[in-house]
Amino acid sequence: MALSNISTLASWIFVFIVCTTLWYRRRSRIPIAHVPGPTPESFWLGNLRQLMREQVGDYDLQWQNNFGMVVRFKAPLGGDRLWISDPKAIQYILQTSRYHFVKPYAARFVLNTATGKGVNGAEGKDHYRQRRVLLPAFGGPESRALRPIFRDSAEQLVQQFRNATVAGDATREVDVPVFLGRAVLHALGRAAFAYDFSGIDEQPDALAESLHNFMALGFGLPSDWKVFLQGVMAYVPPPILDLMAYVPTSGLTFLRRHVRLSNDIARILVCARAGSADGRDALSLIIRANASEDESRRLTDAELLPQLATILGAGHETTTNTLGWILLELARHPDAQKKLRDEIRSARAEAADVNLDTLPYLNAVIKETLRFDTVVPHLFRVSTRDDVIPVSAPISSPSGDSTFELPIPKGTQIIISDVAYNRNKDIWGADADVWRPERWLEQSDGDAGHANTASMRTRVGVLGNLMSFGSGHRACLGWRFAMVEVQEFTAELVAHLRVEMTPRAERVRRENCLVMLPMVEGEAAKGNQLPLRLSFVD
Ligand code: HEM
Repeated sequence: MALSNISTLASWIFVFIVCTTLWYRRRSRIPIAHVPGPTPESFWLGNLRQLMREQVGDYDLQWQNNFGMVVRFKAPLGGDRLWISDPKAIQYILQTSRYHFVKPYAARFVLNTATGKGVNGAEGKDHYRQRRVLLPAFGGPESRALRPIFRDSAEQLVQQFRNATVAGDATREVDVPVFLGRAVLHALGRAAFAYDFSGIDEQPDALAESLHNFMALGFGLPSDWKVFLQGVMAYVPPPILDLMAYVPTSGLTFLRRHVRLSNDIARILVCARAGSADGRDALSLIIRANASEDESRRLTDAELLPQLATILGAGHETTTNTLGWILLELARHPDAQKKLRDEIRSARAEAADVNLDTLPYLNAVIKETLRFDTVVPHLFRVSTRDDVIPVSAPISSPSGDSTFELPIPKGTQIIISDVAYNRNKDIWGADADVWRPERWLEQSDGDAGHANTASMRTRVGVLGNLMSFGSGHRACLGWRFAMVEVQEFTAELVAHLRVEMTPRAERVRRENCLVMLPMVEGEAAKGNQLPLRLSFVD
């Protein structure tokens, strides 16, 4: 059969499967059509384009204001989905129900293709077992022990900035993510794997090269066609999705090469530790934790290697961009920047080795940026059974009564909006839309929430009740590691450098590339950019 006939046949089979699945779902549904929500943009795209293409948070905050914390929106081809920022519902979905709400298969397909079959894409017993082996490597003491590595990488980064600025004027516009990305990779490589992804100031090696702009190239600014495809992937049965992994598109070929490169390095690193994994890096700790006699508590070789790509995928752009947003907020708020610099410098004047956990304003700035600039804006889940979700604020039932429970059918696709939760005025106060670190210093319990009802005080996140690191049995594995790293980098940068806005920085947009990246309006083709003016204060 000619190639064109095969692809026509494949397209028809695809359309048939999607239509049959949609028809079956409509017939067997517990209705959620009564849940209020926005009008779809079109039958083909529903409301999905608004969440994926517009600036992060624009539609989330609009929906939260107009319809509340539980919203029904349309997927491509008219399917109903839920969008949730309600703390009680989030707690139920991510903590109480555990594996009854899983990552949708399409999301796992993307994760497995992008990073290999590591903990991020695993589910159920496999996920539980993998996480149990990995967790001890990312505890509080283990992460704090890595401080000298992060500090050293931060010092090298400052030196890089010094070279970049002194080479021209004393004050120069610098595209910050290029430098931050390399430095964070350098630190991550040494702290997590005792591996040097080439020096910060050297040519990046192949894997470092492939990580540069990974999220922007892979997931940024999708065309309408890509939005449509991502929407209907939810209707495609898993075996057919698995076959798609072999389709030779440029995007998938890039991802496959990336996973191959990282698995090659992982193989070398694991072999090098055979018999003597006594380092303090995360990989050595994982290998030691994986030495259990009981096979049911171990990772297989096929599971161990992809953890490198998983940790790089989960830990690199999230941390790089959190640091980028911190610098942008400090450039926008010079008074806060000065206050932070004063705090760091006076602590350093008193002690050579400052415990950064004890600097209140530094930690307030970091938490406030994690809240205000939520780098992972959405989490994706699907219900594996008919269920009833509890909610904090009453919603209408199909009969029109007010209720605190929302019945949903098995297979309901849900987007949890971390970005809307982190800006909810009922939780964070009337000024939730303002970046104000002081809010964290006004509460004695370490939270900045001004929740006005008991149900809004529901505990969800792992840090300060934020949703920035997710929640429950899939919450960010590396959050303590990330916090130590962000503390060390922020302290070192702010102690030495003044950051100021530039005309191009005023045009920075918050683009949704699964991770929220800064891009300059009109220059999206250049990917992640944050052009700030840097000058030295020492
Ligand atoms: C500021 C930086 C970071 C942010 C904002 C962040 C955020 C998140 C979020 C929101 C999730 C939950 C995803 C979900 O539930 O679907 C997650 C998962 C994860 N993160 Fe992070 N992360 C950061 C840094 C890191 C670092 C540095 C590492 C490793 C060194 C890491 C490793 C992971 C892993 C392995 C998972 C998957 C956990 C699982 O599925 O059980 N993250 N992260």
